[in-house]
Amino acid sequence: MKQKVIVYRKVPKDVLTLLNEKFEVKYYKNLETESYSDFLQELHTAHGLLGSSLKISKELLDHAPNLKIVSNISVGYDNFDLEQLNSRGILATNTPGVLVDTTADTIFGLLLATARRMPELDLYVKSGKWNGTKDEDLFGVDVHHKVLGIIGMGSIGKAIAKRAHFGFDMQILYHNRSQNNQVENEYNAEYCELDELLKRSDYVCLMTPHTPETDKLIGEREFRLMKDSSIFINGSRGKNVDEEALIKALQNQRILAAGLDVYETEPINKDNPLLKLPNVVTLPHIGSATKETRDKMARLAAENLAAGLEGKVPLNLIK
Ligand SMILES: NC(=O)C1=CN([C@@H]2O[C@H](COP(=O)(O)OP(=O)(O)OC[C@H]3O[C@@H](n4cnc5c(N)ncnc54)[C@H](OP(=O)(O)O)[C@@H]3O)[C@@H](O)[C@H]2O)C=CC1
Ligand SMILES: O=CC(=O)O
Repeated sequence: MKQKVIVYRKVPKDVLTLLNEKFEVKYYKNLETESYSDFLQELHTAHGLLGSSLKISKELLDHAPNLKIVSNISVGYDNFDLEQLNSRGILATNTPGVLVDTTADTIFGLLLATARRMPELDLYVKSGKWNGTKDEDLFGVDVHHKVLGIIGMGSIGKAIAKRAHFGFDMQILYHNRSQNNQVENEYNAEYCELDELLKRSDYVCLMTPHTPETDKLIGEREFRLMKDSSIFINGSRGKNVDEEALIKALQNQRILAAGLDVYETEPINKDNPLLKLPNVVTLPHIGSATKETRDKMARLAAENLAAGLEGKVPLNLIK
């Protein structure tokens, strides 16, 4: 008998075909709009789970006594309760690598858009306010030759550093728990303790995973250390930042502006003050979202899942 797999996010047709050849597949294109109780019912007999964002908690796993593998279509896996998965012998996988350049493009684009106030200017033109005079109130700040501090110089951090160093002649500072000789040699990056990075950077870009250690890593104290001319970019996870402190720092001009792809709560609440601030550029957690990259991620996630169910070691097993 075929093993049963639940796919709870929309995936390309060829990925579904691949899975259908090997497994019995229950497909929910969008769990948010479909029956969650039906999903929980199906979970009882499922061996594999493929999707993204869903919180894989103790409560959910209690509905899944036969589960062998959970395959995330994302690199971040802060939605997994790893302790619970480990204690039940359930494998967990993610999709690193294939999304690096696309995400770096988005985050560097967000940095440029924030520095040069592009969404605001787009609205200015489209709303007919452009009357031919050059208005100093619309000036942005330079990106080239400035100091970029990257917190979390991993795969995506490095790809951002590459763009900044070769494309924009930026000086790169970085902070990790460990030093990285490759970025120091290739992009002339300088390792800094967090506080020093915050004090010296014109742009602070956060790219760490969300873990107990990075929870609210950037809060009131950290915003106080930053220059009042600095721009804060968060492409990682909203929970890595104390959002109340960020709002205050922006409202009080403690920092100049922020570009955000991620938020404490997603989707962001409609009355979140961040949405009212002119010095904030927002994106809807869209870092890896091009058709090409999302297809690659879904394919890789399906391959990880298939490997796990066929008794092989998945390429992207989370240890
Ligand atoms: N906005 C979006 O759409 C996307 C967001 N992401 C987010 O970006 C994150 C990073 O992805 P990726 O670059 O592939 O991951 P990597 O694992 O390659 O890099 C993470 C980096 O963070 C550093 N890090 C981890 N913990 C800490 C800490 N406590 N303090 C300082 N640095 C730390 C690590 O270095 P060290 O171990 O030396 O500390 C490492 O260099 C993902 O986990 C995800 O949350 C990813 C893809 C898309
Ligand atoms: O946020 C996206 C991811 O892949 O992680």
